[in-house]
Amino acid sequence: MTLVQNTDDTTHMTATRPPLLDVRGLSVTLPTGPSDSVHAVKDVRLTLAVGERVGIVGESGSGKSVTGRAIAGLLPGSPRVKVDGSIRFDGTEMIGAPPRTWDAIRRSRVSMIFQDPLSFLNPTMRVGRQIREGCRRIVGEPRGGTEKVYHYMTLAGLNDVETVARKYPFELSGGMRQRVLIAIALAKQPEIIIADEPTTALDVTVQRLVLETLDRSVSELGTSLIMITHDLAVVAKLCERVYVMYAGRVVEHGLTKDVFTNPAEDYTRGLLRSVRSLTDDSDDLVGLSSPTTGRIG
Ligand SMILES: Nc1ncnc2c1ncn2[C@@H]1O[C@H](COP(=O)(O)OP(=O)(O)OP(=O)(O)O)[C@@H](O)[C@H]1O
Repeated sequence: MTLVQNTDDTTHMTATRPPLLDVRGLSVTLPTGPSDSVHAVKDVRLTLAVGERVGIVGESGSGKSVTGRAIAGLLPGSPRVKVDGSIRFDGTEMIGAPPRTWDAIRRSRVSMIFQDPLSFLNPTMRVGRQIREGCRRIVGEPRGGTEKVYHYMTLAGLNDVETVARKYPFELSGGMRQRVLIAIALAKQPEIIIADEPTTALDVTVQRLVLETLDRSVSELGTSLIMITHDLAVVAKLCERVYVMYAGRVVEHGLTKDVFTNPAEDYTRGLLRSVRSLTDDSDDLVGLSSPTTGRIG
């Protein structure tokens, strides 16, 4: 297999508008033992325009999550974690930026939604308060009034918001906890949401509902989305462009419909074949109706 990195990643951008996020030559090495490390991400190039949705797909261990966490500044804080290359938000270089610059980005510009809401939510705090604390500070406005909290809960597809806001995370179902996480992510009014396997832990029907909610809410707010997933059908449904990762590298990227209908790389063809062997009839992934039938890895 040839590992091809397309260096001209500008086809989706207009000449006048630079990307909101511009990642170049991203490389991440993580310690795996006292004297061992793994080069998890290698020379990754990725861009995201305002309001755009891109998917990152690839088999387990290909570097999808580490790429997402690097972009969100959420890699483990150890001097043995090495991040090189360039991550620019709106032109501001983040690699090597001081912690307060990263804090500002995470507070109001980038939200991350994880697979396991329980590891993110505070078990001892009612969910309404957690959403209120996530609300973006806007000068001259109260931080997170009750109405605002209910607004984001509703946007995230939660019903009976007054009751749910008073619950603790353990009192909610997995699907509701994931919606609370989406509400917290939206409450920051971020420019970018990075969703890392946001529905993997949920059952099939709830997966679909949560994905529809995410789809609708980011559309309503004009938020850009990076969807990290094993599930090619989710990307086919939600994302205009897709990056395919293998062994830490982007091996192929482009418009989702082009990559999925006419892949340039053997690796991508293999991924698509593995999905088709799981689905009965489809040789047209873009046409898959269920977002839960295209898993790989
Ligand atoms: N905190 C960590 N410390 C050490 N190594 C890590 C850490 N997180 C990930 N890795 C390693 O980095 C590589 C890329 O992992 P990553 O989680 O990004 O893969 P992935 O494509 O997201 O896989 P999955 O789909 O299974 O989540 C793997 O070799 C993994 O074992």
